Amino acid sequence: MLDVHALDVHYGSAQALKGVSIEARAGEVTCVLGRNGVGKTTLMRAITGHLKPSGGSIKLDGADLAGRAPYDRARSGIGFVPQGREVFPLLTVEENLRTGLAARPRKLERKIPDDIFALFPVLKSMLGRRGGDLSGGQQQQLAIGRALVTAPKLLVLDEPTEGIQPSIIKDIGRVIRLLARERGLAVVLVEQYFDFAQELADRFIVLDRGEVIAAGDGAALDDDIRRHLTV
Ligand SMILES: Nc1ncnc2c1ncn2[C@@H]1O[C@H](COP(=O)(O)OP(=O)(O)OP(=O)(O)O)[C@@H](O)[C@H]1O
Repeated sequence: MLDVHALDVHYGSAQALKGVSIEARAGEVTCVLGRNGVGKTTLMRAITGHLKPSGGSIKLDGADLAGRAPYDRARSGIGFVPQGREVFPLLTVEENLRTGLAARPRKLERKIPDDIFALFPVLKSMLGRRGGDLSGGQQQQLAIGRALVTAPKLLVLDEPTEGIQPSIIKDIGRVIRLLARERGLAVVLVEQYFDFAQELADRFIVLDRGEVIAAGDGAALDDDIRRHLTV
């Protein structure tokens, strides 16, 4: 599904990613782990088209995404839940969800699909509330719901558990698992919360100073890696 190969990204003369490769397969959760500032968000923003790489390639189902704008990538099936959620605070929940409609494939109805409310019932009861009046956890659910409105085949989530209370983290974990296992989405999940990643990961990579320093199956996410992330 997603194939990132030997990706380099620079901010001016500083190199934030050095030859990073990662694959994400349909029906699987691929976790990107690493401490603060190692390049996780940079990698996500390169995949979604918000940052231009200086080398390497990003392919979705074999098609090279080079030069394609974020909206075009959204149209091609990349759903993005950015770090910090980026919910529109003055728009209502419904209006926030509707912003995803423009990127929905043409063959699908231009309507917020009901299954989003089955995944996140709280959104249904808050349709008329402003995004900015929701709790952090509710905003995170809204951000995921908004990405799902675009009917993605690849869902990219950047630290969805950041600053969220445990009961909502559980709900979000359940939804991520369901999206991968039952709906066959490829999920790329950036996480600093090790236990959450360990529970969900089919595969993982660990970044350090812009490079992949470990990669493997979810089963290989062990205490050595946990220690590496915390020290
Ligand atoms: N817009 C920018 N201009 C210059 N340097 C940047 C910019 N954004 C990030 N960086 C630098 O690039 C490196 C990687 O940052 P990035 O945000 O990708 O890390 P991260 O792993 O996502 O961190 P966090 O967990 O804190 O979100 C850091 O050294 C950061 O200071």
